[in-house]
Amino acid sequence: MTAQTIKSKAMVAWAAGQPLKLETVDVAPPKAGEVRVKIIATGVCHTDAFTLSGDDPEGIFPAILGHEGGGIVESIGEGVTSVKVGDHVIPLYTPECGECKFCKSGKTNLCQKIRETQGKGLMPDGTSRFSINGESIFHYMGCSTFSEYTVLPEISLAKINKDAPLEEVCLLGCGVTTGMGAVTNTANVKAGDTVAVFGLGGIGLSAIIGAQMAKAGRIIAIDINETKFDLARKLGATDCVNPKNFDKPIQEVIVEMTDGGVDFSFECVGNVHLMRSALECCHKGWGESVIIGVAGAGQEISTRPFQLVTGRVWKGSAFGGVKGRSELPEYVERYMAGEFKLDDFITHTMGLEQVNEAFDLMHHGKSIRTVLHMDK
Ligand SMILES: NC(=O)c1ccc[n+]([C@@H]2O[C@H](COP(=O)([O-])OP(=O)(O)OC[C@H]3O[C@@H](n4cnc5c(N)ncnc54)[C@H](O)[C@@H]3O)[C@@H](O)[C@H]2O)c1
Ligand SMILES: [Zn+2]
Ligand SMILES: [Zn+2]
Repeated sequence: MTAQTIKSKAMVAWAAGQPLKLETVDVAPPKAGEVRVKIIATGVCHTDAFTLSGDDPEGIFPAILGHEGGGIVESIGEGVTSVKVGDHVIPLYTPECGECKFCKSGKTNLCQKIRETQGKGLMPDGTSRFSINGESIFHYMGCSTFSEYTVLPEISLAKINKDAPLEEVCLLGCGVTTGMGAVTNTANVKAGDTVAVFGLGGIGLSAIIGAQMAKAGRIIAIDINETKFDLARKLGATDCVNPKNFDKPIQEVIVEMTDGGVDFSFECVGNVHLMRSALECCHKGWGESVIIGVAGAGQEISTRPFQLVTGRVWKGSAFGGVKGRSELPEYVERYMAGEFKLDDFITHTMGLEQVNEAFDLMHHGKSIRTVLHMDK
């Protein structure tokens, strides 16, 4: 039987800076190479808030935001072979086609196959599957998980173990994988290394888990909100530092604390001044700083070139360098095997309709991750 258009509740972002609004959206059936997914749960990431704020150059409205989901395949389009109805999946904002120059390089997870249309809020054929009374609504990051039903290209789905609780492993769709992957893939932290993590939201705390699993010797957690320190310590931070408690730049404080600087630092905030601090707290000769945070449109980073001449390295990481289809299912297995926990991150659970509350909690520093359950 061919799939029909279905009605779906969704929280729609009509314009930048406006609260999301509950709507009933028409979700068209998946076209060739596409899959319609029933979302079970979705995390709320700072990147959603960033796009909603209007600071994101790629932010297009009206759109259905959300990119940290877990769901079940509801129907498949023509030619889809890698997933079937009933499979459990995690949507990927970084797809993996396996055939583009980027995928074939073996050097990056940044598949470019559908980059152009995804950036425009459209499916690969240049159209949207979402509409309200015939008016088209844009997709977001190729995922749009703030909707009961969504449509994704087949190459944007990681098929995962059906036993994994989607209400928890949805966090592997962005935050947790991003932080852990940046530590293990992008930086390759080794036993005994000294690590500094700037910003203790979902991303930074996941970087701490990654550093702890890599057996880093010292893990310095930095945030201006000290309520984050307890969890940071629980996850493995050895030192917690609030830059506001010092009357000198935080990089100087860390260089002094570590006899010359850290082996690796991670910027998990999206603040260009902090990115500089993160670079400059690295050890001369070998220290590497990884930028994970997303800065506002038009902002630039700066440092004295001598910082790099003398051996510090500046890098960046998207989705932790993880190739979604071939590597993400393994993260789910590692979670299932008890290698790391996700419930520590989930400070709040609520229904989809309450997503604006979830943004408020995030902006007030009261949540790590809120997970929205579609059936709540
Ligand atoms: N590169 C990627 O693939 C990727 C993926 C997901 C998120 N991100 C980005 O990562 C960043 C963090 O996301 P999140 O969901 O963890 O956000 P979050 O809002 O939950 O956490 C940010 C933390 O930074 C702290 N902070 C703010 N200003 C600070 C300062 N000046 N010094 C120290 N700490 C400060 C806040 O108190 C908070 O604890 C965002 O910019 C987000 O867009 C990047
Ligand atoms: Zn995210
Ligand atoms: Zn590709």
